[in-house]
Amino acid sequence: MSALANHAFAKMNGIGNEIVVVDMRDSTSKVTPDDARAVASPRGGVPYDQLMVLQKPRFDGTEAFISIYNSDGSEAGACGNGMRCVVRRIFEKTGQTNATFETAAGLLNAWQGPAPDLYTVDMGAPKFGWQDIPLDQEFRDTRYIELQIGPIDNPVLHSPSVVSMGNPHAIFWVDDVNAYDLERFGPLLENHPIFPERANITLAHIVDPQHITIRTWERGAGLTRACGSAACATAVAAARLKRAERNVEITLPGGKLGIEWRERDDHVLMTGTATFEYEGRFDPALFAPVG
Ligand SMILES: N[C@H](CCC[C@H](N)C(=O)O)C(=O)O
Repeated sequence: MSALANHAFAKMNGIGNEIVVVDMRDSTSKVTPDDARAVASPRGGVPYDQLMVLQKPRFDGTEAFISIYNSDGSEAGACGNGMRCVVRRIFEKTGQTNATFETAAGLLNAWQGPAPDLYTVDMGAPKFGWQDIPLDQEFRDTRYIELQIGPIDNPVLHSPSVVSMGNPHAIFWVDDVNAYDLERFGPLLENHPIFPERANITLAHIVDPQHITIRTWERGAGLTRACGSAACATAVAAARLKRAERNVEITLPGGKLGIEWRERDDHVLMTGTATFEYEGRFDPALFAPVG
């Protein structure tokens, strides 16, 4: 029987990024990719973009080790919006105003933001090396890479910036993020052979040096209303190109995030809201073997 059968969960969202939080810190059981896919089932499940599973902390001073699943069962190293949801949940239960977590991408600090409904997550330092993203071939300069989609002499999208925020991101600079069929191009780019671990695909429009609008097709989850790590990756990529300041506001379909790429230590700080929707327990029938 799955460790998730009858287990309690919280359904939340980070500016429209659909998040399920499961606290398994008192258990040694593991969640499997099959479990994660079962939870996402439209029949009796809790459809989500990311499932955040809290497990026993491995280091003193950390609250939890967090495994992050996409709705297709794959694991992600980072999820900014999901982290704010986890942070809100923990702060509300314990009265804490800051905390440290561990994810597959390393340790991460979070704290109460500048207003009561805001949470800030330190997403760590971005990486730009082609092996870090990773790409399947050497690119010395990842501010723009040679990649295009559509007719060779008149590509629809081309020359993205690529960044790792603990997960792979490609950002295509456009004039209007709504002018493209991201549902059609997203899967092709996500699975392009240049990205051996696939990638999150973002369309970004720089409104002015302090404002950027984005829309993201997420690796393993598809079109979402918000992707926090994509907002971070976009802010950093725009600053690298000297097209934006290091402190910007990003508008996503589900809301706004403040992103600061801190000069002092290269870390990217993401600030935004996190919304609680409801609590429940997983229906054990979701995890019953089929056939
Ligand atoms: N929604 C998340 C990103 C999930 C990343 C995931 N799709 C992947 O890298 O596989 C965020 O707010 O950062």
